[in-house]
Amino acid sequence: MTKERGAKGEDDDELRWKIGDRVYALWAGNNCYYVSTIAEVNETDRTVVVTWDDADTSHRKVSFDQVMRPSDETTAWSRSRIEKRATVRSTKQKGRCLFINEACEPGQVVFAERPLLVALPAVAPKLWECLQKLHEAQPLNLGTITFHFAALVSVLTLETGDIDIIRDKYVPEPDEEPNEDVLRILKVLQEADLDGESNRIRNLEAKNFQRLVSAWRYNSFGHHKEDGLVLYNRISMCAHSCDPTCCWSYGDEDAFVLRSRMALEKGGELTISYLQDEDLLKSTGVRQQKLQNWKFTCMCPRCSLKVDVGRGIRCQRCKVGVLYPEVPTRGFETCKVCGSSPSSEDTQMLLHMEEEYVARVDTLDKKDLDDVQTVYQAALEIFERHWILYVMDTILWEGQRQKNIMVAMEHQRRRIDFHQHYYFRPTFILAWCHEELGDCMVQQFPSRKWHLMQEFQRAYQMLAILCGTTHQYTASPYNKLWQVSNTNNSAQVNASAGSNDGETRKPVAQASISM
Ligand SMILES: C[S@@+](CC[C@H](N)C(=O)[O-])C[C@H]1O[C@@H](n2cnc3c(N)ncnc32)[C@H](O)[C@@H]1O
Repeated sequence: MTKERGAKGEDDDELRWKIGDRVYALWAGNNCYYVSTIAEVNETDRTVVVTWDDADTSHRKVSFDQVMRPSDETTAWSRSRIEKRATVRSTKQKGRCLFINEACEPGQVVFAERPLLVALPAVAPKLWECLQKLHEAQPLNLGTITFHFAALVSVLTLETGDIDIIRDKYVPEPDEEPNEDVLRILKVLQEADLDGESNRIRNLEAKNFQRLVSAWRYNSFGHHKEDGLVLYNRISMCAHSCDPTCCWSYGDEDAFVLRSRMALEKGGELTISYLQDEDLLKSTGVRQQKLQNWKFTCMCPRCSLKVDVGRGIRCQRCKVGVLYPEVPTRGFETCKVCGSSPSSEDTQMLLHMEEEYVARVDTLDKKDLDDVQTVYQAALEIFERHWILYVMDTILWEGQRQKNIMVAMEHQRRRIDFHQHYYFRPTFILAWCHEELGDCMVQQFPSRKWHLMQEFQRAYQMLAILCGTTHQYTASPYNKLWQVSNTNNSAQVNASAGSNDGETRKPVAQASISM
């Protein structure tokens, strides 16, 4: 973390601190930045005395170059600033998409957008309760009340201009007739006692309601803390990719902080993943199937690859080579070791066996580790570098972690290998795999300092890209890295230092560590 990144203004070289300024200051106890208030300014020796927010009384004197303004990385940007950064353009295949107006480094904030609306139960509690009762009496077809609730909250709380913005969001069928749930809800709400919440709803036309429900369904995000939804304006123009150019995290007041996951060139497309990280490690077919929720066939670069290298099958002849299926032909590549390729009969048999294993893995009971182990062992006879092995490695890593750490570590290594083979980009999964492996190494091999540092360093670098250096997630491996590099006995490293669990003092950023 350099001074410039979090400091006052990007073109403001000379920092002028004054008493009462809220700042991030470096606490010499662990080299991390914490929130504090300036209590004294000493221009002569260029230091300040700070009051830490948690009232800690140590290391209060901090030099100017170790103080920074709270970062604007987590605060929503103005609309005009976002518009300078990103442009919406219509494309033939994906409709409106988002493009970057200037080059970006990996991890750089592309923009941070405030929500158009956050639809949480507390915004309209009576309405929420009413919909819940209705859903309990007869479940809504969408399986949740959140979309209908959010549509109604939009009508209740937003001005016409903002409602029009929501109506303009992507829906598969803009002229869709109101379905039975929409009609049922409107009927019930006509008679419901909703206090001040009812007037606007009584005038709502069924077709308009349907359109708003669909707009929320296809464009919103689940709230990260509560049972509710959030909708953003610019972000909802972002297309999906199974190799997304961007990643995101939540900032202050539910701001959507969009970061570049890789170096972006001016004019490049901004994409995010509509799928969770773990689904990005599944086969093209499974990803495509999941994306049917948004009713489109993904045309991203990964989905367009002819060979799916996440579905490796061991060559049945030489047992050494790995064969990958060619997606369009449903045949297999030639073995790179013995040069054979399965006959069409064998191909059918292998594909059928694969389908059966996928179904079996889907129904595994995570608690029944013996059964998982048996399926895993049998699958290893047939598959190699296959996503179902990754799924079982994950179950076995989690299940064995408290029981047999050495076995667990082996599964964790296999998870990392597969992730790097199939999808080698920073993801939260990969970062945490490294951090967790580092935690195990601390217990098992505390003297392998180089190895511990490598695991924590990788986790730290990836998380810095994914959610920035001021994020709590990033502070966790950083703290461990700092402790390993500053202690002779790595066994003293506190595995939970800086992590979310139970720590009250949360660092906001870190100083760089020289390796
Ligand atoms: C949240 S909207 C994105 C904005 C939308 N393109 C628009 O014009 O308003 C999601 C829709 O965009 C399209 N889309 C997004 N990513 C796509 C992709 N990778 N391949 C094909 N269509 C995609 C699909 O129609 C999808 O349902």
